[in-house]
Amino acid sequence: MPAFAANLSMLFTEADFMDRFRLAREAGFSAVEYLFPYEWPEEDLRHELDSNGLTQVLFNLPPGDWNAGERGIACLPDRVEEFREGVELAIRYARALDCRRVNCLAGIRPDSLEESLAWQTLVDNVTHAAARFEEEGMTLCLEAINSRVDMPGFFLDTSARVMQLIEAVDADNVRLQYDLYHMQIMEGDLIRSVECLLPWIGHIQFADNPGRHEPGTGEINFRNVFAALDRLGYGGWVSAEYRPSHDTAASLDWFRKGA
Ligand SMILES: O=C(O)C(=O)[C@@H](O)CO
Ligand SMILES: [Mg+2]
Repeated sequence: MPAFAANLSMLFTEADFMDRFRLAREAGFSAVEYLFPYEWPEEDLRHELDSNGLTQVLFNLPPGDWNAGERGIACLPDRVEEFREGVELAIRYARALDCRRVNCLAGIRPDSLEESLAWQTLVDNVTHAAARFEEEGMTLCLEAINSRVDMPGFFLDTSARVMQLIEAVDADNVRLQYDLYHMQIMEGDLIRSVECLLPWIGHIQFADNPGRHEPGTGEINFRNVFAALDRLGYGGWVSAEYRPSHDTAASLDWFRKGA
């Protein structure tokens, strides 16, 4: 079975955020991720990781105003300074949490922004972030997110688009974050895609589709997908990023039984 991590922004939400680390450990996880660390002091997060023996595998760069609907600012030309400040803040947290991987959300392109300008801004921002991360021994992940259901207008919505960006940036520490849920919606053909893209995949996340719930609630054959990851020799983390259909404990059958 792959090495599984729990996404604390979606799992264990029955409890306050700081209590979710203990719940993840008690459920048998050795690693966690979550959307953003920035509203908590680094030392408090570090304490939860250490006292529960957990590894932090991923978080995201600051996304702009999340509550106002922003989903990253990397493609927005009038936010470059804010993006760069966010890179430095993420590095501070990554050092404190000993987290080697940070995801960059491309953002939603407003209709008024020309596609070529959004693209060039994204290339320049990712190039900058990758260079800073390289100095820190960190990997920059780029996630393709579905623009059909969850994030209409998201600028990077296919694996091909992310691969185009990885090629344009041409840095060794930039990788595709392959989320099985988003890719099932946009592309399907999951096992063959992972096989083709494997050398560029730096992180994997999953939820079933439709509904974005736990394995077994939808159409993805997780037993076969996880077996394929093993067969292909994928050595990275695979994070459970789903909304439990009832409560978290009842949603973890796939983990207890190995999908
Ligand atoms: O929505 C997802 O999928 C994620 O991985 C979040 O971290 C937003 O990027
Ligand atoms: Mg994801």
